[in-house]
Amino acid sequence: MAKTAVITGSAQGIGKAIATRLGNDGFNIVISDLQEDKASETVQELKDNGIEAISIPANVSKRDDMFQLVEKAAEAFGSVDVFVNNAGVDQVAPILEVSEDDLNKIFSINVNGTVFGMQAAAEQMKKQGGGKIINACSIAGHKGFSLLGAYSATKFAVRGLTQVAAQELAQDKITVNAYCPGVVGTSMWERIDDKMVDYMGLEKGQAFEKFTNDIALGRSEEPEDVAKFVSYLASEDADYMTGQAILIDGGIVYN
Ligand SMILES: NC(=O)C1=CN([C@@H]2O[C@H](COP(=O)(O)OP(=O)(O)OC[C@H]3O[C@@H](n4cnc5c(N)ncnc54)[C@H](O)[C@@H]3O)[C@@H](O)[C@H]2O)C=CC1
Ligand SMILES: CC(=O)C(C)=O
Repeated sequence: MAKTAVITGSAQGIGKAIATRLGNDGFNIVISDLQEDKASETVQELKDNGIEAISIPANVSKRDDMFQLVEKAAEAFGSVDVFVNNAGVDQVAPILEVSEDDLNKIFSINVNGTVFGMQAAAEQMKKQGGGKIINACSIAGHKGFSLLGAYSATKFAVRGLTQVAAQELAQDKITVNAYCPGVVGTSMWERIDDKMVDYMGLEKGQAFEKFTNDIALGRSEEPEDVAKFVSYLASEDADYMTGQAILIDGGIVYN
């Protein structure tokens, strides 16, 4: 029987590339996102390419949504073998200007959402005798970048949560790892660039260019570059790996 992968925030961007890659690897795919229409379009694209896929809308910042997502996915396909906590949002501002609402919003999605996703996935995976949880971190979870303070705090939190969950869930044969991309030209970076250039007094596109100039491999990252690595994390080749938050950034941060 084919294994099943659930990917949050997968209507577009990195999540969509992960869903496409895992679908091509032979997984049944559950697309989950707040953007229901876009999610349905993504499902149709996957199906047109011979991938078994459905959409189950969910808001990662709501714990009940995450439990219902896993329950419905398991009902539809019989199991949840891989759960990718990919959904995330950005926030650009100097630390001295970050508001209480800004902090609550970004933590509710990037941190609470990751916790709720891991809780829901682990409950199902324990019943099945194991599984793989994969979290979205970032270069900003390894290094602080100016104007990304709140975002960076959430991604350092994801790294910590990945390490703790890996230890707590190992006895249930559940591995927990994270991917840490660099500068990927999705809608997230369009938003980051728009806000950064205002703060930095630059022209549109120049913040993205400035970050890209620091990449050793000389180009920005494609969502598919991330998806290839997640394909490995989701595979049996990664069975002996847990608690890791691995940089896949073309050479920006070294550690
Ligand atoms: N784009 C980049 O350069 C990098 C992105 N990342 C991380 O990768 C992940 C994906 O990022 P991108 O594809 O670039 O972003 P994106 O903004 O293109 O896509 C994010 C998706 O998440 C969905 N989403 C947002 N809030 C949600 C919620 N509460 N519940 C369910 N879905 C929600 C959005 O509707 C969207 O479809 C994020 O966790 C991000 O922090 C990490 C490093 C670099
Ligand atoms: C969006 C993101 O994680 C960075 C630092 O590029």
